[in-house]
Amino acid sequence: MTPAEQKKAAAAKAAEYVEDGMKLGIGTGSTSEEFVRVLAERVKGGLRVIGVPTSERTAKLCTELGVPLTNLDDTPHLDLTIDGADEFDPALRLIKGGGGALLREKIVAAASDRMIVITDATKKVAMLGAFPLPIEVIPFGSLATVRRVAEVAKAYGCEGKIARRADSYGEPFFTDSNNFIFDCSFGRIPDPDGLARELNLIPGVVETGLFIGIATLALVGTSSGVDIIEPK
Ligand SMILES: O=C[C@H](O)[C@H](O)[C@H](O)COP(=O)(O)O
Repeated sequence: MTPAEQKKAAAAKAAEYVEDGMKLGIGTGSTSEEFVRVLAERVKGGLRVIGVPTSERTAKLCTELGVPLTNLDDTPHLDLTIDGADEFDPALRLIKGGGGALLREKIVAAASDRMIVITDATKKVAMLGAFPLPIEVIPFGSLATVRRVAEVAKAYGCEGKIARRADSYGEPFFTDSNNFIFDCSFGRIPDPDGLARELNLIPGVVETGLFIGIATLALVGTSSGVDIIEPK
């Protein structure tokens, strides 16, 4: 299977974990969009679920396809979140935020009893960090914040280019919460737990794309099927 087919296969498998009456967190990105398509078919067939989308983009697709939506104010406790990832390691620690949705994704996953990650096989790594780590930062004083990010990262063995994300016109990219994203090309992150903890203490850092201890299962499309991976 190609990576695109692997994403579809993982998304289809994830739909098997959805039960009637569930309150769902619904992720962002190309793999999550495949999941929304499968979920919408099941909803057409009579499945009753309600979802909290993790981005405006996902909300739009769910609305177009007829997946009923709510929000965390009305539904603060969810049964299950299904979302993609940019990288995962054997402990199911993740890098997320390639699509800029990391903040809402983490809030929604944290409000859920379980989080199932759906990916293609290319996302599996022995050590996180080949994918640039997205960090969401308040625009006010962002360069001062990022200077501190670089210092903290260095103390955790991480160095590399840190670049403010731009949109396709070269203008600053703004998240759904109107913040900047800085992508940190560290190459390797030897201590993701420590780095995540310390980065979150920096004033101006809203959230990082490191998801630690959140994912409970990964469904990974491979060349021959879907691997079911539990955290080691
Ligand atoms: O902000 C975006 C999300 O974290 C996505 O879940 C992540 O980037 C994976 O996206 P895709 O499924 O398109 O590879």
